[in-house]
Amino acid sequence: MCTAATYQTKGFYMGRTLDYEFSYGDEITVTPRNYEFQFRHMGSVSSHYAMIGMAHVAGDYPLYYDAMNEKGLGMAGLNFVGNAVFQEVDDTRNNVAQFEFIPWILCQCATLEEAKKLLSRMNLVGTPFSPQLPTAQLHWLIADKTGSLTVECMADGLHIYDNPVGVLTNNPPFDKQLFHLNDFMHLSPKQPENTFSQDLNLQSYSRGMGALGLPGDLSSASRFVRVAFTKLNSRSGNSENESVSQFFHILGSVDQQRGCCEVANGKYEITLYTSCCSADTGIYYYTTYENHQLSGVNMYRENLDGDTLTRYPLINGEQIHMQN
Ligand SMILES: C[C@H](CCC(=O)NCCS(=O)(=O)O)[C@H]1CC[C@H]2[C@@H]3[C@H](O)C[C@@H]4C[C@H](O)CC[C@]4(C)[C@H]3C[C@H](O)[C@]12C
Repeated sequence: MCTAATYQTKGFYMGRTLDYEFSYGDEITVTPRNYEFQFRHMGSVSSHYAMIGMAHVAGDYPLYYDAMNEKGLGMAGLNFVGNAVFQEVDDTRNNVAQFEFIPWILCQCATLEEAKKLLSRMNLVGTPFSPQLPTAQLHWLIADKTGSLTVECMADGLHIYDNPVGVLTNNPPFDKQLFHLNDFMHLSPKQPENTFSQDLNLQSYSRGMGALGLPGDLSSASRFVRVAFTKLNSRSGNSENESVSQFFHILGSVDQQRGCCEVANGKYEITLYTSCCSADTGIYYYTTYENHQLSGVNMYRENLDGDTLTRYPLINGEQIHMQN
């Protein structure tokens, strides 16, 4: 399971949890403006917006899981297993392979509006990266400070939904996730009033009872509701540090601990990393399962006019700040 979310204070932030039972070998990867992207069906683009994000780099190619470009447009890919069906190559449209979807959008679009235009001409195809790295079944969140979109390619075609929540998890399809929120419209951060019956003397005996019924399990449908409630009721200061700190608390509401989600005998899905990218500062902040301290990579400290990738391996292992 995975969860992606946006957060708006004075700045714009976007990030995700990546939950899985193993790592593909992830690195924070900066792609500078002159790195040549060779698209499988669309030729090459050698001058474009720079981007930073989490990627598995295979043969010098950044296979991004989530990233943000220098204009503050972000994208994240999350599992959509059993529902993702990619399109056939169609010579009348822009054919983009699933593994190059993030660079395709982020290298050309400065805004969500521009992304919408590019999406209207796009065909998302299942061309695999390599026999060792076959096509992943994903759906995507695309966002900037003006809003969010969900992109889902299914047996009945490409769906592009406005996403008023700014949150994405996994199955079921996004329209069902959004509809499911109707079931929780009574939840509130305020203490509840007794509307059950005037004949009974019912009372709030604990703080937090306004959100009784918020699902607590790790299923993607429950995480969608939980992170939506947490995000939409979040309050924080406007500074970068206050916003980033709050963002990690929002995604902390769907953190996955080893042992609670068994995916095979003795194998457990865990939150391998949690990320938050800041549109204003170009910093990609992250924690890993083994390292709760925030680490960061600032894209503007790299030569963004270069043509080679810069890669930072994840810092793992707890960094404990001893005070005595
Ligand atoms: C496994 C990751 C998604 C995690 C997730 O959503 N878990 C939920 C589990 S469940 O459904 O709810 O069961 C996805 C997100 C991005 C994916 C990677 C990116 O798409 C980039 C390439 C794409 C290649 O086709 C396959 C390797 C790969 C390197 C992908 C491996 C894997 O599928 C990743 C890492």
